[in-house]
Amino acid sequence: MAYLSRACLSLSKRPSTLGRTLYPTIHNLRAQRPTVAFSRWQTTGSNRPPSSDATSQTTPDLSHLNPEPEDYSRFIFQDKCHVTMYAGSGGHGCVSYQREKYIEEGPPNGGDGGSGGSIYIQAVEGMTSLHKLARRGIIKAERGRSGQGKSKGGKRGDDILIQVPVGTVVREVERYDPVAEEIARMRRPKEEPSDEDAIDFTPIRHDRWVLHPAANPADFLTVNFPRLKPRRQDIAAMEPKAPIYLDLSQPMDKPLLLAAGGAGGLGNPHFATRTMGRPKFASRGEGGMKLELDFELKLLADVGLVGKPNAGKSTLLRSLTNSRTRIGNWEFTTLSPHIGTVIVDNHKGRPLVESKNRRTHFTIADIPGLVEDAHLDRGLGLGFLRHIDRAGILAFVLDLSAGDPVQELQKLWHELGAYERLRDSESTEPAQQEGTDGVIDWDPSGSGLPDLHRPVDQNIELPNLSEESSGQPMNYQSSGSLPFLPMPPIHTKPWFVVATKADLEHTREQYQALQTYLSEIEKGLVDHPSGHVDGWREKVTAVPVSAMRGEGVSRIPKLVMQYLE
Ligand SMILES: Nc1nc2c(ncn2[C@@H]2O[C@H](COP(=O)(O)OP(=O)(O)OP(=O)(O)O)[C@@H](O)[C@H]2O)c(=O)[nH]1
Ligand SMILES: [Mg+2]
Repeated sequence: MAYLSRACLSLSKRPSTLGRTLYPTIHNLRAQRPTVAFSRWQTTGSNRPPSSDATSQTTPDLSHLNPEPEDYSRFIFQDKCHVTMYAGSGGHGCVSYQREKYIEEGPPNGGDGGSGGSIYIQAVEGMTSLHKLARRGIIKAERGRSGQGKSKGGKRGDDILIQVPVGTVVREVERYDPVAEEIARMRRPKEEPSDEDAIDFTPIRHDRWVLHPAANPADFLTVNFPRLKPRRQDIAAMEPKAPIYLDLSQPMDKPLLLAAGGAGGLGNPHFATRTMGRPKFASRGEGGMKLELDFELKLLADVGLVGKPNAGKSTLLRSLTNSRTRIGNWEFTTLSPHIGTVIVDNHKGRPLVESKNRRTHFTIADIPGLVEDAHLDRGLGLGFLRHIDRAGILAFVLDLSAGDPVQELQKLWHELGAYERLRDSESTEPAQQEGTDGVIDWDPSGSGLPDLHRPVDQNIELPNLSEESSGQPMNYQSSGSLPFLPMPPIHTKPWFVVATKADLEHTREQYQALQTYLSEIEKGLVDHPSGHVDGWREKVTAVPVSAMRGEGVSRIPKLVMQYLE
C-alpha cells in the first residue's frame, strides 16, 4: 500500500515518524481535515459534519470523490458567441391638419414619431455562461410608433437590455449606421452633371418623407421638400466609440448604451413656413443601427487549476467544493470550464478560515487539461488557456504518480509562457489600430457612465432641428476615453502546486524532488519555471493531497486566503 495511505490510516492512533518527516503537511492537515469537509457539508445540507470526537467519528461519505463516470451534472457552458443587433427604427411623423366645426382648413397638427428602442448591455454577477445570448443570435429592439393627428406623438420602442456575465469582452465585427451613411452621402461632392441633371431631375426620397394618406404618389414630384439632415437621439452621444471594444471585468450597476434607437420622424407642423402654412409631408423615422458583435467570456475565478489531462483537477474541485464535474480515468474528461465555490465561512459568524479581508468564499475554475503545444491550439488548449488569464492565483495540479513532477511543472509553465507571448502580441493589435483608448474598462466606482465618444470618422454635425428642439447640443468632443488596462503578466501571479494522487505508491520521492525544486525557486537558486526574472517566487509551495480520499485538501483554502490577502 502506498505510503500516504498507510500514514493516513494509522493516523488516528499514532502517525509514524517517517510519515511526519516526509509528508509533514498531510499529518498536520489530517488533524484539521474537517475544516474543508465541514464547509462542504455546510452547503450540501444533506450530509452531516463529522463529529470532532475522534472515537465517535463516522467515516464521511467520500463516494462523490470517486464517482461513476456517468455521475455528473451537465453544465451548459458557452464562452463565445456572435450576435447581430438592430436598434429600433424611429416611427414616422404624421401629416394631419386640425379639423373642427367652422375650421375647414386648420393648421397642421401631425405628431412626431416615437424614437426606436435602444440596446444596452450590463455585466452582472451570478451568470456563468453566454449560452442564453448565443441562442438568441439576432436581437432587435422595438421600432417607435408613428405619430398621430391632434399632435399625438408616437410611442417610443422598448429598449433591450443584454445581461452578460462579469468577465465578458465585447468586440465589434461590423456596423451599419444609416444615419452615418446618409451624412456621408450628403457630404459627397456632387458628381459630374449627368443627363438626369440636364433635365433638372430631383431625386425623390421616398425613404425620407411621408405624404398625407390622401395624397397622390405623383405629389412626390410636385412637393418641394426641404433639405433635412439626418437626426440622432440625444442619448446617442453616450454610445461607445466605434469600433466597440469593451472589457466588462466588473459588475456594472448601470447599463451601458451600445446602440441608440433611431430618432422618430417629425410631424408636418415642423415644416410649416410662411409660404407653406400647411405642409403636405412629414419626415420618416431614422433607421436603427445594425451592430454585429463578438462576445467572449473570460472566466473570473480566484484560483485557476492548471494541469495535464487526467491529473485529477476535477476530483480536486469536487473535494473542495460542491462541484459535480465529470471524473473519468481518461484524458479530456472535462471539456468545458467549471467553477466551484469554496465556502470559508459557516455563516454563523465563525469563519472556518481566518482571513483579514473577511472573505467568506472564493472560486476555483477547473479548466480542461493542457497538452504540449496547447498554445498552438493543440488539444483543447488555446480555447481555455485564456481563462487562466483572469484567475488571480494559479494552482498547478501535478499527478505524482505520472512521471517527474518537476518536468511536468516546467512543461506547464512553458505552455503558459508561450500563450502569454501570443496574447501580448494579439492584445496590442486593437491598440495599434485604434490607439490605446479603443478599450473601455468598466469602472463601477465611477460616478456613472464612462466617457464615451462618437465615432471620430463620422464627425457628425447636429441637425438644426434637433438642436433647436432640445436646446442643448450633444457632446461630441468628450474629454477622453478610459485607458486600456493590459492583463497582468501570468508569471507574476501567485502560484502554488497541488501534488495530487499522493495516496498512490512511489509518490513520496516525487513529492520530495518537487518540494526541493520549489524551495530552490523560492530562494532564487534556480530560474523561475516561466523563464522570467521577475516571476513570482515569494511563497512557492507544494501541497500533497489525495483528492480522491479528501486528504490534505484542507490546506488549500488557507493557502489561497493568504494569497488573496
Ligand atoms: N488514486 C487517486 N486517483 C485520483 C486522485 N485524484 C484523481 N484520481 C483519478 O484520476 C483520474 C482522473 O481524474 P480527473 O479528476 O477526471 O482528472 P482531470 O485532471 O480532471 O482530467 P481532465 O478532465 O481530462 O483534464 C480519475 O480516475 C480519478 O479517480 C487521487 O487523489 N488519488
Ligand atoms: Mg477534469
